[in-house]
Amino acid sequence: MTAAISARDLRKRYGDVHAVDGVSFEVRAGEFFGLLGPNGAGKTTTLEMVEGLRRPDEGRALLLGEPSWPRNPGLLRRVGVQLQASAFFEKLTAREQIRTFASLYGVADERADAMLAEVGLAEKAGTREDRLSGGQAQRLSIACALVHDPELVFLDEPTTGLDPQARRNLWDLLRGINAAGRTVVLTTHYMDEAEVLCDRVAVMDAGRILRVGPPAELAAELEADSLEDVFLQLTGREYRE
Ligand SMILES: Nc1ncnc2c1ncn2[C@@H]1O[C@H](COP(=O)(O)OP(=O)(O)OP(=O)(O)O)[C@@H](O)[C@H]1O
Repeated sequence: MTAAISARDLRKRYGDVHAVDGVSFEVRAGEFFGLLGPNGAGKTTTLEMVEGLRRPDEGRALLLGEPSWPRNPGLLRRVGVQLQASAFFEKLTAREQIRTFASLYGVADERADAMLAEVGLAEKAGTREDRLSGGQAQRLSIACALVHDPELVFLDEPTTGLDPQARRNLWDLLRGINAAGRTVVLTTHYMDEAEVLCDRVAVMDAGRILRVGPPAELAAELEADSLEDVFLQLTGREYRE
């Protein structure tokens, strides 16, 4: 079976900073995969190269079996990228936002409205984006990333800034997305979240992947109590928020 993602020796420098310094990993089709690391570890740059949004200095990535660079418009339909809530169109309602995203892919309004309902926002359809709660805004941005029914979805810190209850509600939504057969690639600063959601995680620091594996296996290997502990052992420091 073709890997959903196959990254080989990706490198990207900004001046003297080796943002990504030889990163290789695979994500299997249908997998829930987490990319973990502190601020500045190189997660976003890695994923942007994998997504075909940024050109690697060296190395290459296959996305759903096809090279992601040079940009490949055919892949766009098969992949969903969650944008930060700040990337919404200004002053549009939730319904108008998702219908706008849908129209970019030639997806019908009905499907957009159904997607809004699927993430529990039917009652907020007429609410402007700047009047949604943090959790509702995250749900809307996830719905927008899923509106064209992609096989693979990238979620960038989808629960940052949410209260514990809202985070847990969102976990159920993320599990459902994966259970529906989609490959999910998640970046998060929350170790507990990665532990409960991800089949496998890659721990990144300073532009490199330090370890990849299922959270429980990494913990067992390092005789650690939790993923938080794994991180501490691998990097020699507490996980920074
Ligand atoms: N466009 C850019 N120009 C210059 N330096 C950059 C640029 N983008 C990222 N960097 C630097 O590259 C390194 C990796 O950044 P990156 O955003 O990939 O990390 P990250 O793990 O996603 O961090 P965060 O968790 O804060 O989002 C950092 O040192 C960052 O300052």
